[in-house]
Amino acid sequence: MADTRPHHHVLLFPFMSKGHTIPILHLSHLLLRRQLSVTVVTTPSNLPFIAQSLPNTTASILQIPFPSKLEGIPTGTESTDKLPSMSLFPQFALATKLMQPDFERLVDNLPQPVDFMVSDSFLWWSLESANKYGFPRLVFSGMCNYAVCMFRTVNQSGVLLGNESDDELITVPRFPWIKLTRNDFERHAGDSELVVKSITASKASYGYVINSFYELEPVFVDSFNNVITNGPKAWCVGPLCLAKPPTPVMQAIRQKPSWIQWLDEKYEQKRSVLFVAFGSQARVSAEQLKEISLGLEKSNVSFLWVTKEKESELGDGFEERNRGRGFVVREWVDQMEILNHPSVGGFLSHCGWNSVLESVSAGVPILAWPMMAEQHLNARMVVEELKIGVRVESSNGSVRGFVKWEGLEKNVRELMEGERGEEVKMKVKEFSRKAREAMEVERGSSWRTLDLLIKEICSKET
Ligand SMILES: O=c1ccn([C@@H]2O[C@H](COP(=O)(O)OP(=O)(O)O[C@H]3O[C@H](CO)[C@@H](O)[C@H](O)[C@H]3O)[C@@H](O)[C@H]2O)c(=O)[nH]1
Repeated sequence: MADTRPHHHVLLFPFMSKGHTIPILHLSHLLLRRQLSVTVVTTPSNLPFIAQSLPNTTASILQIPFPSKLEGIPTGTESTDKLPSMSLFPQFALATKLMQPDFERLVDNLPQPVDFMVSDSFLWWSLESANKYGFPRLVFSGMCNYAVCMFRTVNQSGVLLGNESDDELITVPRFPWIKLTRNDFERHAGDSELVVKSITASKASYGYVINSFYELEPVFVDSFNNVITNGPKAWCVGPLCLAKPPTPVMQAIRQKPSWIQWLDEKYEQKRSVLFVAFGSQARVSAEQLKEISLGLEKSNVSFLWVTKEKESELGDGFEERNRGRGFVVREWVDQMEILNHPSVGGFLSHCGWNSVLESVSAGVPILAWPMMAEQHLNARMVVEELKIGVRVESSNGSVRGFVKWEGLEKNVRELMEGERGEEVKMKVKEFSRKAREAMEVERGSSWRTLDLLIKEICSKET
């Protein structure tokens, strides 16, 4: 067991985006179980979500204001899922630098000294504060080892800087069995300042806390830790979604949400349900939404679709025509609860890393439809490396191409009813078992890695 003297104090500073905050909140449960004191720093609008996710714990949640009067960003927008357009993401993340004086005042006034901090890679400037106050900073980027290795290798080798087309497959040096295209990488000119700042600060930090487990991607964990000599180490402590404490009794006997009742009905009818959700920030064009509705409708498969879009965006009469077979939810759901429901047999996902890990943990195969950020790499990992999913095919063959309903219908059937679907289902069940083993108290690889990390970092003189 780690040295868990009660005075050890961890500062957690998640980025203001659900996909980045949720895993850090799960991490806080693991730290609290080891008797460490935990302080989470956030902004006023994000505080209720965090407080709700950490009920009945001793974690302190402290707030500092989010910068106001930012160009292009509506006042009161403190989370990336509320941004009017994802093109404002770099601006939003860069503006967090303005929080530094308030952050440092907060650190000045903490009742207990900080032993170490875990802060998001997009809060690059928090390293400067950590150095000033003399505590180590660990980075949380939310990405898997595979994606980090691909970014590093492709950047260092310049392999995608040639004359090839955006969709030409190029062999990745060091990993000759992997082929990627330029379209597997996001290209936003405005991103570069943020990316450079984040990477530079990450490389100068104590280490990386990675939401993954060794047995899922051993080659890439080893590569992460060996390729850059003396670079900060990757500590795999996940899947963090399995760190959630047991549901309190009062909540367990709560009225089930309508979509869980519907899934119960499907279970009784022995219908396998496709869960459809694209995370907290992906935006799907109006034209593409219509093809999704049509593809789902024609596939004849039962589906549960979580979306923010109005009925008119999905196609008039869509919900009425599919009543009984399909269910559309427009609220925040407990995605883990859905994925773990016995009637769910597949997940049409944008491959945000949390969604991938949640699906792996629940043993649900994935129909991969990446949309932005590092999701194209995650999709390649899911389909080509882990073989736990099938890829949605676009009409022009490009990984960023438009998907027509005919292709989607075919892929949905392939996953839910086809031979390939059976194969990937067996494989994901294997990884699900390994994921649970990795998180086993005192014995699992991720559990022991976190113990080692705490022991190492808390015994160091800074
Ligand atoms: O109604 C909802 C909607 C979402 N979630 C949860 O929200 C998280 C969403 O995370 P993810 O699946 O990773 O998607 P994004 O929100 O899109 O995540 C961003 O952050 C990830 C982690 O860095 C990246 O992998 C993605 O590319 C990036 O878009 C997951 O834990 C979901 O379970 C819910 O619980 N209920």
